Amino acid sequence: MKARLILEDGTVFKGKAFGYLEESVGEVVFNTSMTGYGEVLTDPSYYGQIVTMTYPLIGNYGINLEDVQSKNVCVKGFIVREKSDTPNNFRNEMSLDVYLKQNKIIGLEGIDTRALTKILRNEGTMRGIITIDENATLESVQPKLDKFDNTYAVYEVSRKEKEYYQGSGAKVAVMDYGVKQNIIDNFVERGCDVTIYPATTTAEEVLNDNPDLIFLSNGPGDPDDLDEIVGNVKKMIGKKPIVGICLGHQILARTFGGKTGKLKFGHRGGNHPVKDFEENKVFITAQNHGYYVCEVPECMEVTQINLNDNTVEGMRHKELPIYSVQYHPEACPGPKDSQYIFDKFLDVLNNK
Ligand SMILES: NC(=O)CC[C@H](N)C(=O)O
Repeated sequence: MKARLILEDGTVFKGKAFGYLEESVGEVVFNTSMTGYGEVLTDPSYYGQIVTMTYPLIGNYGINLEDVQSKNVCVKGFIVREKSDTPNNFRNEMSLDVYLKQNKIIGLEGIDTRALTKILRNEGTMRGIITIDENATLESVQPKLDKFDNTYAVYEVSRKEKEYYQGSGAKVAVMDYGVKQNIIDNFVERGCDVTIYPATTTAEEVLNDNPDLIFLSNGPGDPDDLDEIVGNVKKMIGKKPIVGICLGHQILARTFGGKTGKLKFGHRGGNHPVKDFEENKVFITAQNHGYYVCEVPECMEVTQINLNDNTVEGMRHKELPIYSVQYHPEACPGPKDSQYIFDKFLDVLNNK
């Protein structure tokens, strides 16, 4: 079936729909990973976004449910140059098309994803709609684009109930703002006793459980929308060691009076070079963020930067056991080079 992507700048890309045939609005972003589309689709940080993959052939090894990063497909739409209809891999459970149908998410194929990416890179990410209405124009869809609002994304993707993974090691409280499964797995693999808390859980409730370490997770949306969560984290400061990834890192910056801003087109892919000053090494990292810490609080020092654009990628508190990274050490998709960060998280407990 014919379908089109209409961007808010008026550009129209005509292609073919796949997956679930219902129109969808979101912020259109691009990801440069060559593989790992199953992980991208299920990363809750993409909630509210229509993702286009820059790699031209997607779906060739099918979908394997062991790879998923959350229970649901989180993207609002998925755009590829060419989708594979004949996935071939011993781990393949179903095709991309069937997976999107099951999860009620529309796909668009057969458009010039390179041209689309150049528009997003030059003009910045913007809202868009994938629609099967052949008469749709920017004018006719404008009210739908205007209505799009991702303010409550964190609360929509967060677990509604606590979840527990027993372990014999450090007691880790994971604040679920949209946590990826491989983050949980990394703590569990290190023997941690993990409790995952819904985003609405109060600081008092978490502190009452007396964890050894509080982890602030990744998640969707604008960190500036999260005053309530920032207020909650403020109450945890000085009481327990705290570490964070991505949105968690941004929340920490705001907690200490720093500022976050929006990147023009974000960092999404599996090939971002990051320099870790503490290790004096460069690591190739997986990234997925549209916002960044533009003003580092005075009490924190910058431990890592992105070598593409020099933005902040890691911070450590000058006195308290508090440490965070902007990128994704758990990878999925992406290189696993920086999984040592999870060891650094646990080192925080020993004040290293
Ligand atoms: N992966 C994340 O946690 C993303 C954080 C935030 N939503 C951003 O886009 O910057």
